[in-house]
Amino acid sequence: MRFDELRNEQKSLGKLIPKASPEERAELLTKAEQLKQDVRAAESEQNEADEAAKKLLLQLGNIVHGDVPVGGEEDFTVLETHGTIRDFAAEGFEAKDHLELGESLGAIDVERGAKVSGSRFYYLTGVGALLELALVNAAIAQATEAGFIPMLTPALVRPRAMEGTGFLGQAAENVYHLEKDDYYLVGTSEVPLAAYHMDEIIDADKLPLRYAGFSPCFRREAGTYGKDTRGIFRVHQFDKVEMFSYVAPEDAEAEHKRLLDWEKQWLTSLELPFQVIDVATGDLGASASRKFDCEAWIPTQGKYRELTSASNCDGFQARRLSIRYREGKKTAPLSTLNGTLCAVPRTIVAILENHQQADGSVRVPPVLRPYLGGREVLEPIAK
Ligand SMILES: Nc1ncnc2c1ncn2[C@@H]1O[C@H](COP(=O)(O)OP(=O)(O)OP(=O)(O)O)[C@@H](O)[C@H]1O
Ligand SMILES: N[C@@H](CO)C(=O)O
Repeated sequence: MRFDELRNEQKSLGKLIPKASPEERAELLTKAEQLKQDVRAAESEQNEADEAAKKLLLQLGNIVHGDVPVGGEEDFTVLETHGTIRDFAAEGFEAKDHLELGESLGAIDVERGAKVSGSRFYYLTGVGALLELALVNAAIAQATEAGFIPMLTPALVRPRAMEGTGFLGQAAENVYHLEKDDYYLVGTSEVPLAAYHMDEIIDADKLPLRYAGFSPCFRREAGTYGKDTRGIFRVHQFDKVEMFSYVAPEDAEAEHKRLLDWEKQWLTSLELPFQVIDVATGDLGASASRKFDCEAWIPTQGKYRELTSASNCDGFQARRLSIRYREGKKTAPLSTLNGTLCAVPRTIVAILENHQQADGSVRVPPVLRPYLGGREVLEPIAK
């Protein structure tokens, strides 16, 4: 404000000087010199205030949707349940956990993961590696069939991409930072997919834009000490197929439901029993206004555990990353949404445990068979 006023004064004075008499001119020139300094000072004050305001805005979380249940992690609402939970006792055997199964199939090696990289690291070996590739191919096939553009994304990003997507506020402690180069390792390809259109204006008739990203994901898992320490349920590095949509704001809620539907289609095709929850306010993170999680039944834990998560971020990420859409003469921030399609390790956990058979083998759900050379069963290997 003060800068604009001074600048206007400076311009008017500039016009007076050529017309002034020689006596007046000296006085006007002194005044102009003073004004020049005042304008400079006001400009730098204004820039500092702009920067401070931007920093404050970056600390604010998204506005929560009015229907979200209020409370902490445990205060979610169950919206739906799907599939049938197996009764192993009635079938006459005790369910083994995913690690025991994975080791006897020659599919998972956590001991050598720990030897090489520390706790929460693992190797997928033999049929375990093939199972990941089958899952990724089947997930990408479903997504491309639904019209998503498949994308292989960078896993290292600059700070702006991380900050713009909302991962450097309260979530920062969960993020790996390569200080020497000022790169961040992404915890999800949501980050490079959101930043893909950074600083762009997209024509309204190009929307919705839908991308299916595949990338490694890195998570420090700060604050989870002692939680899910067995096997590959909670690890520091995993691969994930992620859905990401750019839509007009009025289409965001419908797109959120569509992302959830695609996740349900995926889990149903894997023949996993699961429930859908409406995540409570305290567990939404910075960027989501509403979040639906799908939780699959894990037999040896006797509970449903999160496998996928679909978030509506409304204009939160678009504003921070400066992504707008153009309709006629108007431009405005669009809405972004993201949803897990297949986070590999937990999906493997759920498949091994839910499809295990009395002899220690694991039935392959039909959707994966074409990607496993037609294999119908994974058999334990001889020691
Ligand atoms: N450390 C991890 N190890 C393996 N898979 C993970 C891990 N963190 C997240 N995932 C998978 O990625 C999906 C999307 O990640 P999201 O950020 O929603 O998980 P999250 O809410 O942090 O999970 P949790 O609450 O269990 O820590 C999860 O549903 C899960 O399947
Ligand atoms: N990008 C979301 C959904 O996968 C997440 O990582 O939680």
